[in-house]
Amino acid sequence: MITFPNAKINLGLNIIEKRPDGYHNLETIFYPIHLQDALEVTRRENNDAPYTLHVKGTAIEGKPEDNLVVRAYELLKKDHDIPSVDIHLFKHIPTGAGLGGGSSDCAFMIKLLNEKFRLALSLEEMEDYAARLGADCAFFIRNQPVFATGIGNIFEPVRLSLSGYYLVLVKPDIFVSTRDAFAHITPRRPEVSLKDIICQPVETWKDNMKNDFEDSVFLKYPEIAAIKDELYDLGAVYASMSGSGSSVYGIFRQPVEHVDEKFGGCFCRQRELD
Ligand SMILES: C[C@@](CO)(OP(=O)(O)O)[C@H](O)COP(=O)(O)OP(=O)(O)OC[C@H]1O[C@@H](n2ccc(N)nc2=O)[C@H](O)[C@@H]1O
Ligand SMILES: Nc1ncnc2c1ncn2[C@@H]1O[C@H](COP(=O)(O)OP(=O)(O)O)[C@@H](O)[C@H]1O
Repeated sequence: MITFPNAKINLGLNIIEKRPDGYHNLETIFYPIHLQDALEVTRRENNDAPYTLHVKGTAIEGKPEDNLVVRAYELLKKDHDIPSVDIHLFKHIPTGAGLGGGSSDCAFMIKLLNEKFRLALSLEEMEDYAARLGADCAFFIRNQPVFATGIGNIFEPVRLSLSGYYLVLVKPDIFVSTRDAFAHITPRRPEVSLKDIICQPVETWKDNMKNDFEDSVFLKYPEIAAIKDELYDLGAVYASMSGSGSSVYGIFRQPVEHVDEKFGGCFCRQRELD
């Protein structure tokens, strides 16, 4: 069975307060986009190992047992009768990009195992499993635009469609660790909640909606800030870093021509939005 875990972008991101457990309460909009990995699971013929993992495409750091698809498999296997499997993962979504690629792989692995091995898990049960593996993993179970609060794990569906707009996504060759990005933030409560800002026309977002990671990440990596400026120069209605970076996106009314040439050396993709 094969599935296609997709990425997300963050529309705004307010980091509100540090919690006693070291995590941060935040608010953000998670919005799914059409940039996908491919994840295939087949039943293993030979029972010499519980699983094998084969990764192609963008390299992922870490041992196979640290990979979120393997962690999802191990987590479900504790509670359910799941046979040995061969896992094939083709990575298109850049890592350390703020695009949630690892989290999406994790959630899609849970959905795939549920379907393939008829585990009969409800959406809520799958969300519970996903949330145990990463703050934003559970979002990818339903995979619908949401207003996220808590540590990025409490979701409220939002009626928001960017259908008809185009997304230009640029990822420089810089890895920003989510943990490090949080370490440089002074949390603050926003005057106006994102939930209200997002209801206003997209043209107003530029002046009202912010990603709180940008100030510290842009200070350390001015080349990421330069990409955002360039996206506005190209006519973006709204541009922002996604999550803790390092990817930056622009939302456009029209397709941008020759976009690859404009961001030479960077991963760069253009997609229609839903
Ligand atoms: C903050 C967001 C916003 O989209 O960043 P991106 O990952 O997208 O860049 C996500 O919610 C991230 O979710 P996820 O990447 O699953 O986070 P985790 O693996 O659970 O956490 C990585 C590290 O970030 C810090 N962390 C994470 C989430 C949070 N609300 N507060 C935190 O302080 C913790 O130090 C944690 O050890
Ligand atoms: N299947 C996976 N795909 C990508 N990264 C993974 C995966 N499993 C574990 N990771 C680890 O998760 C970390 C963050 O990856 P990712 O979710 O892609 O980035 P981000 O949190 O910036 O969106 C990386 O350090 C990577 O080593």
